[in-house]
Amino acid sequence: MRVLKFIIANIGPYKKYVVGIFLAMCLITVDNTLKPLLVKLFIDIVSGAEQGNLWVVFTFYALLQFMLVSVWTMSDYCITKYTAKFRLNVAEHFMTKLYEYPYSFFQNQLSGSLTSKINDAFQHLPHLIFTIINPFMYFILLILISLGLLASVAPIFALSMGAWVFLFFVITMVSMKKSMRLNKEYAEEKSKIIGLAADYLGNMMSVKLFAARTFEQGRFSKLQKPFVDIAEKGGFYHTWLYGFLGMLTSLYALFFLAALIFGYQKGVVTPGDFALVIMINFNIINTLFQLSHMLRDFIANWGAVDQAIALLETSEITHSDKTNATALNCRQGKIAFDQVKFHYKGTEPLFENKSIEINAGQKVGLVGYSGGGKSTFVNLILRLYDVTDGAIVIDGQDIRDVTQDSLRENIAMIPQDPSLFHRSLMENIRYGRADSTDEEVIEAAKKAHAHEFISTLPQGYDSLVGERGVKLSGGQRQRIAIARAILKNAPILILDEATSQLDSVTESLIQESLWELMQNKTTIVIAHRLSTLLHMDRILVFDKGKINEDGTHSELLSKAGLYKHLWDAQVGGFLGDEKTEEA
Ligand SMILES: Nc1ncnc2c1ncn2[C@@H]1O[C@H](COP(=O)(O)OP(=O)(O)OP(=O)(O)O)[C@@H](O)[C@H]1O
Repeated sequence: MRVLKFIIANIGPYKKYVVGIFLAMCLITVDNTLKPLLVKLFIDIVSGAEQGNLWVVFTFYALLQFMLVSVWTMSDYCITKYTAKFRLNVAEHFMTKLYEYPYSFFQNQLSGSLTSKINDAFQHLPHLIFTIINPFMYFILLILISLGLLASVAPIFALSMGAWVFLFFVITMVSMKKSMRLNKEYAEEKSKIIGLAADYLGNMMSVKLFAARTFEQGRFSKLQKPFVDIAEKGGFYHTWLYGFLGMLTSLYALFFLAALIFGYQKGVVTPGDFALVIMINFNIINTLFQLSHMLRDFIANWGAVDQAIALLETSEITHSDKTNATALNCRQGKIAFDQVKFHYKGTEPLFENKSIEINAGQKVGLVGYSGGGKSTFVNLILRLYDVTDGAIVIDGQDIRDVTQDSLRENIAMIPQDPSLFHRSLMENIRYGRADSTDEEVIEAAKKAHAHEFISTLPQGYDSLVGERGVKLSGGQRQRIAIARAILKNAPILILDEATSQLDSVTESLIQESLWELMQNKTTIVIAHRLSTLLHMDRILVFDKGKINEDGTHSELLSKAGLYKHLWDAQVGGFLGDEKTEEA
């Protein structure tokens, strides 16, 4: 039922076209059912069974013919008018709705599989509406008018056709439930295959590096069996169903023909009646057969659309904005964790009763072993995940009480491995602030030392960067992300290994711009290269979700704890004397 609900909720602006198609269909049906009546009149007049003027009948026939052409044109016009716009509406609806989903939802889904589902809705929904209006409505009207016409010849004809259509309808309805289930399963398996293909293509570099084609083929083969099984199960089910219905239809047609011959021999059926009943019967049988096959497509489309729309009803939404959420008023940028507990779904607790304050304008470095919880700490501030208990408060406002858009508008984040859109560099940088001018974008790029490499590209700022920015080096992508953050100029700044992929010379050049950017901002810097944190006001040392040490660089060195241990390892391992002296 959710498919119908979705259609009703979204068809609003296109109602007039749908009504247009519906009216056209009614007229086409009237035309198709009245023509056999005119043919009967022709035959009865020609054979002398009835008196009448052939030209009067001809005029009616001609009128019907012109009406038919006009309404087909009207129907085509309405279909063209609504299909593309409705499709866009559907895609937009999905994109808007999915934006509200938590970040964890996208971590658990293959983007290819999601795209496949959206594509199903995009492709099939207009067809679905068309099928409901066109063949189904056509069939209902056809049956009603035909029953009336048959009753005018002999009530028994109308009765037997009514009984047969009823039987056909019952069998179809009974089989539909199973059919829908099979088609839903088929659509689900199909989306897994497309998801896998997208994952494979998206990771082509790893596949090649590990010469893993055979391994990937193995994974693909594992999905083949369930896919083929369900496809065959559905296919054979319909084959038997249509075979059975075909047999019933043939019996019915033969019964009618025999009854007509019998009536004609008895003199109760005129030649015109004979033609009328045969034409109506052919009409109904043809339509029913087309309909039963269309029903199969209809059910397949329905299944695909249903599982796409199921996406919109997933129960995973755990942190959409509260109805009374206000915009974050970030006056100073003070961040406080108040008794925060957090664990990822199905994993051990990472943070337990974490309470910590980061004052407005403070520059805080986060260090610690890999997996210690540094990224999780900033992801919680960004509300990519909700805390399990406790609260995160920015300038006195619980971040669950403010809109997520306003929260993230006040935070500029430079991630470790920024992913870019397959759009021009200009557009990618402008993502930091949509209303910035070209000059402002270029200015930000200069500060991020991205301008140097951008100006050497043949198309400069108009160059496209490939999917997720694959045509740029890691360091170049980082510089674009830094330019975005410079442009955004938000009161809270988070750098997650923001310069880890840059060479030392470029890094030291950028440090100046970053330092400038950090002024008067609350800044959190995650870094494994501890030398980048020397000038932080404070350093938090993470170990298995706990903050074990908290202090300035020199305070922590004097403690001889984990920080000192990390520093010594790094100074001994990677840094030269120069850095040690600097420390
Ligand atoms: N989406 C997730 N689902 C489940 N567990 C996760 C998820 N993201 C991270 N974790 C786990 O949470 C723990 C902390 O990870 P986190 O990324 O915060 O560490 P980190 O200190 O930033 O590590 P690194 O320095 O390597 O970036 C790790 O054990 C990690 O496996």
